[in-house]
Amino acid sequence: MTYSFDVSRPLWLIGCGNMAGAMLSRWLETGLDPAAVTIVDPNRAEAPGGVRLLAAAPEDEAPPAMLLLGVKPQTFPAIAQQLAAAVGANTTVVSIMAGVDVKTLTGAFAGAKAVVRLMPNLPVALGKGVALLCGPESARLQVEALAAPLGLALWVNDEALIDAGTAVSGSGPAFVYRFIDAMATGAEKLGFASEDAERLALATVEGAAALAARADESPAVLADRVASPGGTTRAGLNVLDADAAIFDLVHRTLQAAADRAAELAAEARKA
Ligand SMILES: NC(=O)C1=CN([C@@H]2O[C@H](COP(=O)(O)OP(=O)(O)OC[C@H]3O[C@@H](n4cnc5c(N)ncnc54)[C@H](OP(=O)(O)O)[C@@H]3O)[C@@H](O)[C@H]2O)C=CC1
Ligand SMILES: O=C(O)[C@@H]1CCC=N1
Repeated sequence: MTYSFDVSRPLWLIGCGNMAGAMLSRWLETGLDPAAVTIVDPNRAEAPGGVRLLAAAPEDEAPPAMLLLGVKPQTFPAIAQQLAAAVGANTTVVSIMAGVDVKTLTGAFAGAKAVVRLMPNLPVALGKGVALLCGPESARLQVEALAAPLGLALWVNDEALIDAGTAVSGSGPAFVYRFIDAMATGAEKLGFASEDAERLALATVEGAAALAARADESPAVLADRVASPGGTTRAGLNVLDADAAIFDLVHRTLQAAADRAAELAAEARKA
C-alpha cells in the first residue's frame, strides 16, 4: 500500500494535536510526502520538516483530496461552516472526532465526495494502534492506504460500533495505563522502590500483551495457564474474580466512555 497524496492531491489536517499528530508522525515515517500535507492549527508553533503550517484553512486554493478533522468535538460546530467552503466534490472528509456522527458530518459537508469516521488511538504512532473505520465502499481504498500503517484497521458497517470502539480502543490505552499505574503502586506497597515498581509493571504488561497477541489461546486460557493449582496466581485471581469484580469494573468503565460519546454526538447535532 502506498500513499496517493502529493502536492497535486494534498491532505489537510484540521487540528493537529496529540492524536492527529501521532497519526502524522507515523505517516511521515512510512513514506508520506511531507509536501503533500498542510496542518491548519491556529496556535501550533511548528510542523514536522516539509509540512506546511497555517493558522486557518486557505480560501484561495483548490480543495484537498482529503481533509482530516482532528479538532475536539466541542470545537467542530464553530468551524464547520467555514471548513465546508474548503471542501470540494473530490474531497474525502475523514473525522477522528469522538461522538460526532456521520449524519452531522454529511450535513456539514454536503458537497464532499465521501465522509468517513476513523477512530484511532495513540499507539498508532508506533504502527501498533487501532483504526476503526466506517464509511462508504467508494472511499475505502483511499482511506485504507492511510489506516493500514497505523496498526489494526477494522471497517465496521454499523456506525454505533465506532462509538462503542471509541470506548474500547480509542480510550482504551488510558485504561491500560491506569492498570499499569495501579500495578506499580501495588508493587511499591510490596516493597519495591518507585522506579523499579513502574519498570516491573510496564515490562509485565508489555510481555503479557505480546505473548497474548501471538498465542493461539484466549487471554482467559492464558490466565489459567499462569495459575498453578493452589498457587500464588490463583490467590490473586480469586480477588479479581470475586463477584466478577474486574469484569464489572471494566464494563462500567467502557459504558461510561460510550455514554459520553453519545453525549458528544448529541451536543454536535444541536450546535
Ligand atoms: N487523544 C486521543 O487518544 C484520541 C483522540 N481522538 C479525537 O481526536 C481529536 C483531537 O483530540 P486530541 O488530539 O487529544 O486533542 P488536542 O487538543 O491535542 O488536539 C486538537 C488540536 O486542534 C487545535 N485546534 C483548536 N481549535 C482549532 C481550530 N479552530 N482549527 C484548527 N485547529 C484547532 C488545538 O489547538 P489548541 O490546543 O491551541 O486549542 C489542538 O492542537 C478529538 O476529536 C478526539 O475525540 C480520537 C481518538 C483518540
Ligand atoms: O477522551 C476522548 O474523548 C478521546 C476520544 C478517545 C480518546 N480520547
